[in-house]
Amino acid sequence: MPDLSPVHRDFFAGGAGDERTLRANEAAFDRIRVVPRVLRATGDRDLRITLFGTEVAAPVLVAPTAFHRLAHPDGEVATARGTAAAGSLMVVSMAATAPVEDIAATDCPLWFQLYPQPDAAFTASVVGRAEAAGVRALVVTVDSPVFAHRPRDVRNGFLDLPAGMVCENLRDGTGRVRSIAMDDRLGWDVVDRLRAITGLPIVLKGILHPADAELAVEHGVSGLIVSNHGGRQLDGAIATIDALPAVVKAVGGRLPVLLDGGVRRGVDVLVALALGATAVLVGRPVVWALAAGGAAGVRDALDGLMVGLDAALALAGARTPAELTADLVAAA
Ligand SMILES: Cc1cc2nc3c(=O)[nH]c(=O)nc-3n(C[C@H](O)[C@H](O)[C@H](O)COP(=O)(O)O)c2cc1C
Ligand SMILES: CC(C)CC(=O)C(=O)O
Repeated sequence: MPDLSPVHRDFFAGGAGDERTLRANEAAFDRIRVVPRVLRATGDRDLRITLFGTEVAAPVLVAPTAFHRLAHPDGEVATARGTAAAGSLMVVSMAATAPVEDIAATDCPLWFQLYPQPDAAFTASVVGRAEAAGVRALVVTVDSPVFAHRPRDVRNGFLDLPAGMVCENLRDGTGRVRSIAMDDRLGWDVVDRLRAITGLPIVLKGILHPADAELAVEHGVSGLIVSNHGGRQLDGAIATIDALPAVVKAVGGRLPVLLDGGVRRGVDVLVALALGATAVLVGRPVVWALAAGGAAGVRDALDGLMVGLDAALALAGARTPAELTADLVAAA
């Protein structure tokens, strides 16, 4: 992979603690098998879905990941170009290394990921800027009241971005770049405060417990992402595909439930959808594709997942994501 230093590769690849949750996300998919249906005339397959009014080519979206310019000189702008070429949607990380306006100029449909900051006025200015750039939803990450211990980064002494690279969307009124603060005083009232400052759909990212899914519905959010931050926050947290069924049950169809973590092939998408997810997001595979091939790499990686999903649908006897039901999966 061109120019990807071992330190930065470790930042992208690594997780918290002993990386048990990081490994568990993929391992849990490997413990689930498909029980396919046959002779169902699946010739008219259609992978498209619509989320908050935006149609995507398939239920495979780009998860928010930080610092894309560490992977490729064109950073998030290249990621957005590749995502748009694949007909998908990108969640821009609050820790993006390109201005949200430049990313939006690619015409890729965008959502914006937010860590609500202790400085409410600054949070509002970041949200307002993203909204003005044209993002279509706000993804609020709720699994990070503190920043977890990540042994690889500590061992490598990875603390700062290289000179000339900053979190471009954290500039304040004076042009100074703020650093992201994790806030362990955040409570459910943050949803109400965000609701008051934006009309965008609010999606909570990092839900694992069904009781929190119920609270999220009560607080009027528009969607949920079942996520453990790709194993980068609470090491020991449940694998996302194992957490999904209880969250889906608690939500009871009132909101779309998305999932990320360990999705690596088309059949993983099929399994998540069969267990009730509306769509999945992919994190590291997009970063690797960006590093290896820029925008074209990202397009190819997403295309590959979509082609794999299409084949898996046909082989499991389904024509659309909506036809995937829990009877199609079983424990390995
Ligand atoms: C390098 C890296 C950076 C990430 N940065 C963010 C971030 O800025 N905000 C956020 O909410 N999640 C972040 N995440 C978590 C992802 O959004 C997502 O939950 C996770 O990567 C999904 O797992 P996967 O990598 O196995 O697909 C990051 C993940 C990685 C790997
Ligand atoms: C810069 C960090 C806050 C980004 C993040 O969420 C992560 O690395 O997992």
